[in-house]
Amino acid sequence: MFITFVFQERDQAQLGEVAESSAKFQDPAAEACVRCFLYVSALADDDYTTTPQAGMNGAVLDYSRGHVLGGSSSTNAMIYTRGSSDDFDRFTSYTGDSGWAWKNMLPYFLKNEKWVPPADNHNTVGQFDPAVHSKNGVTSVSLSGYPWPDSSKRIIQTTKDLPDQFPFVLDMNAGDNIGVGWLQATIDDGARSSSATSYLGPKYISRPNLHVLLNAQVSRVLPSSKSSLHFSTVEFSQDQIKLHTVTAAKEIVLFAGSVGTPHVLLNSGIGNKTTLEGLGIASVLDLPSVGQNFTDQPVVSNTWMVNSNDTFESFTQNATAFAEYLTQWNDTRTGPLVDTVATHIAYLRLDSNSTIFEQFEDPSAGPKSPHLELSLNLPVALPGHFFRSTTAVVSPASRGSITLNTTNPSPFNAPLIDPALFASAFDMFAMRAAIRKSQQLLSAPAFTDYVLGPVDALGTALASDAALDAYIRATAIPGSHCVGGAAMSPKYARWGVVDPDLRVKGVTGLRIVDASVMPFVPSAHTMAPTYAVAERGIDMIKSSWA
Ligand SMILES: Cc1cc2nc3c(=O)[nH]c(=O)nc-3n(C[C@H](O)[C@H](O)[C@H](O)COP(=O)(O)OP(=O)(O)OC[C@H]3O[C@@H](n4cnc5c(N)ncnc54)[C@H](O)[C@@H]3O)c2cc1C
Repeated sequence: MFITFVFQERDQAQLGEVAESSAKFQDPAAEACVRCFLYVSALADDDYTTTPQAGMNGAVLDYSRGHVLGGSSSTNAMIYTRGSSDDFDRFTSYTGDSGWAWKNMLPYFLKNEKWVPPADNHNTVGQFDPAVHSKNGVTSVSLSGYPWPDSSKRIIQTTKDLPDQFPFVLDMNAGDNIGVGWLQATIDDGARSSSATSYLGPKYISRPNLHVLLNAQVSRVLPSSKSSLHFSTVEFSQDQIKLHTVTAAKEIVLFAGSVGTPHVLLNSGIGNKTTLEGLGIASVLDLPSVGQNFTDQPVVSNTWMVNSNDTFESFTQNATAFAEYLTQWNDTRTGPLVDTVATHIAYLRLDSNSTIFEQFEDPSAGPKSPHLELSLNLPVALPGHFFRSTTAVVSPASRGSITLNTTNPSPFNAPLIDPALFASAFDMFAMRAAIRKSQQLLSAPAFTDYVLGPVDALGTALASDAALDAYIRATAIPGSHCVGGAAMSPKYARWGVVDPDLRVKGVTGLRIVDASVMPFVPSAHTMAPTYAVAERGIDMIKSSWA
């Protein structure tokens, strides 16, 4: 979602919203989850690319962000992970605000979540911990409704055969996510649950005090006068030519996401004074941290050929089977299209004796925070049958930036997005370990006679560290789990972008409530942490104006 501005009218708090929707997203089958992610999401994406990535042989990579009502929650892979208690406790030790600690954030996760049965209504005992979930929120969360029995049973068996390497975790959303567990996803009755279907769903969208403006791009936020540091006006355009303004009686809340929020701030003259003035932008507030500390999780897809027909490729590579499954999905909301693209996740830590810790301080938040993630059982766009493990460095040490386009810093030009993938050698070490862990998992007894061997480049890459590095540099992509470009810091700290109450430092009338405020990326996919940040942000806004 784009920008929200809160204002007061006849003693009633009004929430207005400037948002955008893409007509391209109106595919009749877009709600079928797997299909939606595989085929439709790209159509509703911003056309962003990264700057040349030094850690990736100079490659310029696609950088995915949802450009549609609901933002990236409408285009993402729907994987529901909260992160570890250490991740949120670190927010507290970093900012000095105990409200960000896990025990105080858990109620916000629960306020957001509506736990629902999986599409196939199977018995879920032993697949999650009901004690850490809520049925009363707005974002639906469920377990897999089509859990690919052949590979799933082998994954779970491996947690029994090799518990030291791959311990079973009953629920990776209980605060300690280390281990291998069943994937939870924002899916309800086989269809995506996003912020567009939940917070902007039928129950709320017709509220008289909520206005959603489609196809509108915010260019700047403006102070109430030239000499003022009180922000009250949002400038936007629906055709990138004619500018409009709206004025907030109370405060502006910016939630344009980890790329959009720093971009709007910089366009507004909030950022590094010297750099902005060098681009011809009048500095309103010298806040050098804007756009810095941008953090993402690098991802590599690793594929093994398998001896089974019970895989995603049974329909992703077969148009007839796909059409049949789509009819099944339309008629009964059952079959493989009810799910997202993985069935399990392994969250693992590097060995504490690992040599890398002689050179690098551990970038993870603590012993309950993994360094590595293996998303297991993803589809592959090749003829044949495969097992894919998508590996990610979930506690990366690299830091990148969002800056303005130096040749033409127009608000309507994309910013320079630099996730700085593998800028730190720690991340390369961790990615190597994650890929080797995947190979170890697939060499477990439960996979005997199932795995035929790694596909193409992976086979040779596994032979040496140097070959693996080359494979990683040639194939990694940004994980789209970016945070940090408008990071929180302690109140009164001169660094950082927002105070722990999410108000922009040094000004009044402007708050940020999105993923960009997180100072560290949680060891997780970032949607659930963003929902929890937003729920706390809502409480902060309400209590400010009560
Ligand atoms: C392809 C992809 C897959 C992902 N998969 C997962 C997953 O499976 N699980 C998970 O937990 N997380 C996933 N994520 C990450 C997750 O979706 C994000 O962390 C989360 O959506 C962040 O929320 P946000 O509100 O900060 O930003 P966003 O959801 O990106 O929303 C920002 C919105 O603001 C709009 N905007 C930007 N600039 C402007 C402007 N100037 N004016 C008006 N509007 C503007 C954007 O178009 C967008 O609609 C994925 C992300 C992507 C892109």
